[in-house]
Amino acid sequence: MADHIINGKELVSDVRGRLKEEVERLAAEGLQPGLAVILVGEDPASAVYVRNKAKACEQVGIYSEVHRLPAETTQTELLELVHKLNAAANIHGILVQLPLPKHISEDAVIDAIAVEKDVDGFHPINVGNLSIGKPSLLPCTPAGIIEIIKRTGTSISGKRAVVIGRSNIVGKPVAMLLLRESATVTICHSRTENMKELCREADILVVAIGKPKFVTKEFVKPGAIVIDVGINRLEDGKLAGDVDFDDVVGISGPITPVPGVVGPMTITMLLQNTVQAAKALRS
Ligand SMILES: Nc1nc(=O)c2c([nH]1)NC[C@@H]1CN(c3ccc(C(=O)N[C@@H](CCC(=O)O)C(=O)O)cc3)C=[N+]21
Repeated sequence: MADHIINGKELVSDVRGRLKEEVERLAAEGLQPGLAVILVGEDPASAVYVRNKAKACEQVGIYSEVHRLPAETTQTELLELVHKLNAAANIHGILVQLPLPKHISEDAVIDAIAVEKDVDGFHPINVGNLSIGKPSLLPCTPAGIIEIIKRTGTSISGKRAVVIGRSNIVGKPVAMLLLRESATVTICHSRTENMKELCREADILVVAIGKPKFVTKEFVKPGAIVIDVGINRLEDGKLAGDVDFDDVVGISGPITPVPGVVGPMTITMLLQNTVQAAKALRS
């Protein structure tokens, strides 16, 4: 493999190794971080992610429990479980897998999670703290993206960063984090004019638009770092990112393949947030 293809295995095992050591130190002090994951309904992709999260917890020594609830669960029942977990002393992180069934308000559920246990970083208080530069739990995918960029040795300060996508879970928060790292940040979306030209200015290009192989080499400045957040299942069953990897890899700088980097790093940041939450709740 060309050396500018970012090696997810190496990155992830590095960060998880460091977390494992920290969890061992905490165990010696009588603290085991604990994560509760709630899965409502039977979405097969969600089931895979939830299984991966539980496996990752085990790998680093974090206690985890998965609450699998039927699709007919009422909002009241789900909120009752969240309240119970908010009060549980052995649980430091709570993650409600999204999307939720239509009859449940995601906002109401996120608002109910204790801010200190919101390891997704989706609670409005955590979102607000991020935007005003106060300490908070950071959303996992954006935090992972910053970690990936830094670990390639790419400096962010003063660079031009373009984010394609403006979702609350990736586009907006990753733009805030890049800004906090002193990049000059542009957010592109479905209404953006001259998107290719804007993207070609980017030293750092983050793509989270949810369209398979959307970004071709015409979007990429030679040598730019390209982070692909997309996970699209194609008709042939294969996974494709939002970046046309084969087209872009010849011109870009460091680039993330899909699968293998952003997904596993997202889960790694969830582990890191759970450890951070456990330490904060203790003190
Ligand atoms: N409350 C909540 N928090 C989330 O963080 C959350 C969520 N809901 N809902 C769904 C999305 C999606 N997500 C992924 C995490 C890891 C991989 C991952 O590890 N992907 C592997 C491939 C897995 C596969 O083969 O499908 C990879 O990219 O290498 C993917 C997707 C977390 N999400």
